[in-house]
Amino acid sequence: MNDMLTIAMPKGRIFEEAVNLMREAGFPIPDELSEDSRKLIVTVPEAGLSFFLAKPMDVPTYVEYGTADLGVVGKDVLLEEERDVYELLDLRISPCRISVAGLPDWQPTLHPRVATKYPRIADRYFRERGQQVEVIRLNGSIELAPLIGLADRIVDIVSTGRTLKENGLVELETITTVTSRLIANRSSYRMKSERIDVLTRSLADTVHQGGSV
Ligand SMILES: Nc1ncnc2c1ncn2[C@@H]1O[C@H](COP(=O)(O)OP(=O)(O)OP(=O)(O)O)[C@@H](O)[C@H]1O
Ligand SMILES: O=P(O)(O)OC[C@H]1O[C@H](OP(=O)(O)OP(=O)(O)O)[C@H](O)[C@@H]1O
Repeated sequence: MNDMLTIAMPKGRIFEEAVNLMREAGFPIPDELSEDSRKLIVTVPEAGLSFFLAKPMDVPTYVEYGTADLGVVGKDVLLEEERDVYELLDLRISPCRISVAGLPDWQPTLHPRVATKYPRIADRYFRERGQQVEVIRLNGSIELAPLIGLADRIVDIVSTGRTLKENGLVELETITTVTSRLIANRSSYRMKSERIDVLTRSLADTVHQGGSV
């Protein structure tokens, strides 16, 4: 089918909320598209839709390169990856924030070290404030870094605040709030604009009716 639309879905935390919201908006998502399954691509030929499962950080890459027409991804990933894609809609799901945190008794040093999974966001944030920091990229358990002396500060996702609290860390500044977004490939958006507009509008209506929140 020529006007098959391919949608990149993020595995993990966002997946279920995104699927629920999209189903509510009328997307025919089969049960086969599930995190319990090992199947990565699920196609619904009669609806002209194909879905695939990707790591959240990779969703904008698939969309920029046109291997997916649409994608669902956190704003944190969009800010970090800086991919050339259109952001069509705030889906208002999976809310959290990106914050600077650290030990409460930390004394400022000349070139503090900042550990994070989001090196670009951290770098930009401190540069805009004229603060010289050394950013150290980690892949997870970021809260460990100040506890064991790897870094003075962290830049990480905060949701309930439980991880910070249980590790004796305090949230110092919020860099930005985060929700998941619907994104589109630039040329798909031109070539398949009618279908994409219809899908985006039905999702927008569901979001504004408070769907899945
Ligand atoms: N408490 C939270 N921690 C991390 N991400 C959250 C949280 N709450 C919502 N999110 C959203 O979920 C996305 C991350 O999902 P998830 O943790 O499943 O993926 P991941 O970062 O690739 O995880 P991992 O590397 O542990 O597999 C983020 O991009 C963010 O938009
Ligand atoms: O404020 P909270 O509700 O505690 O959530 C925030 C925590 O959740 C995420 O970690 P995740 O569980 O993805 O593990 P990771 O550290 O291995 O990335 C994030 O990096 C924080 O550590």
